[in-house]
Amino acid sequence: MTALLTMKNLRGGYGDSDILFDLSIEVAKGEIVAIVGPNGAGKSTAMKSIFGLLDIRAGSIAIGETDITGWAPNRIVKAGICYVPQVKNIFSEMTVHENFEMGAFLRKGDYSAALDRVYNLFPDLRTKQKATAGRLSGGQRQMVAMGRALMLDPQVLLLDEPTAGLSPKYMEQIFQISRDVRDSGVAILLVEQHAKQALAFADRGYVLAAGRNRHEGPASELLADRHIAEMFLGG
Ligand SMILES: Nc1ncnc2c1ncn2[C@@H]1O[C@H](COP(=O)(O)OP(=O)(O)OP(=O)(O)O)[C@@H](O)[C@H]1O
Repeated sequence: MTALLTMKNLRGGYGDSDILFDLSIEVAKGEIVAIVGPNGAGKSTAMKSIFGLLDIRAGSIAIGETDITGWAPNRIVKAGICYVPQVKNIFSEMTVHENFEMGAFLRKGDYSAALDRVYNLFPDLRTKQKATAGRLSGGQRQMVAMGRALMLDPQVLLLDEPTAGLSPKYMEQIFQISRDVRDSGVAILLVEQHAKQALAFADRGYVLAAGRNRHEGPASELLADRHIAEMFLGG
């Protein structure tokens, strides 16, 4: 596997306290990789570390051959990584269309092709272009957040708990759209509380506990492992 995103032996945290210890994660082009694990394992922190939101004490993060360790988020975006946080991930008072336009703010020149691609991925939103984003359903708001991030044509999309609080119907829809995004050439790394469902749809997975790697491998193998299921996936 040739990695597109490589986190190697990362140690870091917030302020003086370390949360991640010797953590290594890889994502290849054309992959959906899920990070699962117990509450407080450091899943969201791992995601934030990739996007330059953490104090990194040791280790490295690279996209392709470019070392981005310690870079600020605006530079990381330009390097090809976009991040959809779990909360506050849309401009609630703006329309769907304006959210997508905001997503394109770093692009130079015409972004109509990117807009068209995003509306093709989220056909439900094409008919809601003028709707105020904050008044949409939870699933639709998540789609706005993903679409906004995709306006920059990232190589890697980071999704922090994209299905949190969603009905099973919307969860399945978000997973299906994520597959379409992957198939369009964007690698996806996501954090999920719904560990079993996430491993059932991802290509590979990482099980984190106490800020460390515990298990990794093809998602189907992690899901089929009884020990992992009992220890980390709720039986
Ligand atoms: N901004 C912050 N400042 C200080 N400590 C934080 C901050 N955010 C998270 N932490 C701490 O980092 C640890 C890991 O939290 P994190 O949110 O990464 O875990 P998680 O695996 O995503 O958990 P969950 O599944 O509950 O969302 C926790 O002990 C948490 O209290």
